[in-house]
Amino acid sequence: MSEEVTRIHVGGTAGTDPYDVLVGQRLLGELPGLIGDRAKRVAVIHPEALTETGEALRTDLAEQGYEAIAIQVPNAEEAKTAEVAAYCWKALGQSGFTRSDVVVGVGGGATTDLAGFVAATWLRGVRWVAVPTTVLGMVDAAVGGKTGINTAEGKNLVGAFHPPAGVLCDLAALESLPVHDYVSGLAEVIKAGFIADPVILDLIESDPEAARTPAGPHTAELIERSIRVKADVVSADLKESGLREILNYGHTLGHAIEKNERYTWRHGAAVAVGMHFAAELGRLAGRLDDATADRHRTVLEAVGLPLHYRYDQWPKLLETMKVDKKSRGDLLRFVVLDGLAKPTVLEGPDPAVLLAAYGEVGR
Ligand SMILES: NC(=O)c1ccc[n+]([C@@H]2O[C@H](COP(=O)([O-])OP(=O)(O)OC[C@H]3O[C@@H](n4cnc5c(N)ncnc54)[C@H](O)[C@@H]3O)[C@@H](O)[C@H]2O)c1
Ligand SMILES: O=C(O)C(=O)C[C@@H](O)[C@H](O)[C@H](O)COP(=O)(O)O
Ligand SMILES: [Zn+2]
Repeated sequence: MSEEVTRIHVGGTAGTDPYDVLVGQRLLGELPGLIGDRAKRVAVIHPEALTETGEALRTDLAEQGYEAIAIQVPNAEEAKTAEVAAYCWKALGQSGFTRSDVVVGVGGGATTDLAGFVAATWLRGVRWVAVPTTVLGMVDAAVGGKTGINTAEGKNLVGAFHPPAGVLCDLAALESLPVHDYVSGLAEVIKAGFIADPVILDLIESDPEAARTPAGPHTAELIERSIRVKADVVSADLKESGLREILNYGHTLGHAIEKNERYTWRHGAAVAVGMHFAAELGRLAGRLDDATADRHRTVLEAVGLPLHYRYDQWPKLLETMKVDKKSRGDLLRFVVLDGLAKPTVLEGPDPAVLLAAYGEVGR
């Protein structure tokens, strides 16, 4: 066992197995234990940016006796397509991958979403392990079993709930992450602060500049606190029948912006704008106090996340939001706050209130 490893438990619900999220340094020694001795083959799915890491992992696993293949996929959202999933299926088919074999997804949230989806769909579901290498991947994407790909019509429209067998968050991986990507992940950290754990906000506000780098004094605590928020929620409601919707705070508008930008924006940046919108919506709907709504602007801005998007795009964004996964029939539904750490769902808001909230966001 590696030193100073934090282990966060995710309970098994809906007939799935429980698993742990490990946070620390040099955790890859844990991988064979998670892969298990029933597996003969392992497929390491990694993005182009992590070619060396993917190859090193493949070599390690081969040395341990597995038939290991590396499957390189494009960086970021370009990997979350049906074509790339089909490319991975082909690689699994050609290597004779069976139900006892294991997929390892190494990379950011886009890669682990894809790798988990490939694992969920291959032979109707094989075991997979997530090795997230971005802040966002560690605190959110790799935990909770939502896997999937995008289509031209919308974000994550095709997918499956398929929890990993384990999640290894090696904090050393964050050192090579470009600052733009590091900061994008802070949007989900800040989300966890607003919906459940305000200490996260206090820690970031105490030194926002330091929060932007892996060398900051609170890095491990911010990551662990955010993972605990996610782990608690998905342990109670894996399949999003209720509580899990709170994790979608800021995502209704965020996903519409991502689609409008043809998935060229980082997810975290879009979610930051979406949280600003959700805060204004909560305020204008009479739910959220001014101070908490204003705090969204100050904390997001302090770490360098965007608050605004194009005003003239509102009609298109509204159309996309109508088919958000939280919508039911013609009923638009948004996660808003009744107060700090008091998330709730606002159903069918008055269109004038929606437009007024966007009036604060649009430029
Ligand atoms: N499944 C979920 O519950 C869930 C939760 C939140 C977000 N997501 C998804 O996660 C995705 C966003 O993830 P992300 O922010 O990690 O972005 P990303 O996966 O697109 O990664 C950003 C970039 O960093 C590169 N990269 C990754 N790790 C690196 C490292 N250590 N060093 C250098 N470069 C590295 C990637 O190749 C990519 O180019 C979105 O698709 C979003 O929908 C899923
Ligand atoms: O885990 C969840 O549930 C979330 O909503 C977390 C989000 O941060 C994440 O972006 C998720 O992929 C969004 O899911 P979707 O169902 O709205 O596509
Ligand atoms: Zn998200």
